[in-house]
Amino acid sequence: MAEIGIIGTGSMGSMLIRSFIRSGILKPEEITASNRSEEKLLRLAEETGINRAASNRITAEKSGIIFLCVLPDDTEEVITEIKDLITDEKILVSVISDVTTGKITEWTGKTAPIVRVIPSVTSHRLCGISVLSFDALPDDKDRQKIIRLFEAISKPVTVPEAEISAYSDIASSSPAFIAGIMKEFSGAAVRHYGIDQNTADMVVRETFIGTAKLIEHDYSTFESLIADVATEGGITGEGMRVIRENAGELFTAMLKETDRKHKLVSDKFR
Ligand SMILES: NC(=O)C1=CN([C@@H]2O[C@H](COP(=O)(O)OP(=O)(O)OC[C@H]3O[C@@H](n4cnc5c(N)ncnc54)[C@H](OP(=O)(O)O)[C@@H]3O)[C@@H](O)[C@H]2O)C=CC1
Ligand SMILES: O=C(O)[C@@H]1CCC=N1
Repeated sequence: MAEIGIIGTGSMGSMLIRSFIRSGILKPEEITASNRSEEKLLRLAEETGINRAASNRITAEKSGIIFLCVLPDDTEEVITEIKDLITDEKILVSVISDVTTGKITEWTGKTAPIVRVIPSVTSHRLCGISVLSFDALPDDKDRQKIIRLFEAISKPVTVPEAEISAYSDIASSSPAFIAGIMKEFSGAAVRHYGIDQNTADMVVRETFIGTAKLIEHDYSTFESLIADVATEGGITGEGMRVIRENAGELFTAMLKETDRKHKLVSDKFR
């Protein structure tokens, strides 16, 4: 495996570093990272044992696979800084939302091998989904290298670049949405029944964890789990009716808003 470079050690960059090391797919000495603010990188390097680079150029020079883990607005500056170091032998992996490979190619000024990946915080636990798009990485060996990395920390799903935003919502934004649903569910129980908030939060949390385990191990469809809980003529069915009547609309409204934001960001970099 080529040396890995990480540019930007915020939430995603640091998650990838910790998870690659925890999974055993990479050793700390195989990773070099740089970040705008020194302090954050210093702490991460001390914690993980990775190589700390004094500049993005050093990271790019040392690495065969270069991960771009900065915000969309900082991307052009980073690419401009390193573009002469990007060769056909290196793979650029962008985890940046809504900046297309077309735009990255324009900024690099050459058709370098580029992969887009939307990782997820669930990879902290070496699970969940990483969404990969190989539209700008034709070489199968290169694709396999990237898939191996993400198989170590998640279940990789490959999609066309045109669909990456849709999958980003249901894979990568999803842990926040699910935590948001848990919070609202618990809050509604507290308001309606007047029960204790901390106890309600604990009950909802443990039940989500249990449900995730059931779905992982015992039930192949959502419907079969619902059928086992919703006793005929019982209580759960009444709640399920309300979910069926309202949740579709709620999630459609939510996805309209995320889609609007994806378009807003990608239009900025068209
Ligand atoms: N958070 C998530 O769950 C996901 C995020 N993404 C994408 O990942 C990208 C990063 O997001 P996230 O990690 O959450 O953001 P963060 O703000 O946590 O991290 C961004 C990092 O980039 C660093 N940075 C900014 N400019 C430069 C530069 N010129 N050179 C080197 N480092 C620089 C920042 O440094 P400093 O310490 O100075 O701020 C910061 O550490 C985004 O484009 C986002 O769309 C994709 C999927 C999931
Ligand atoms: O909220 C964001 O913009 C990023 C993309 C997916 C998850 N977090």
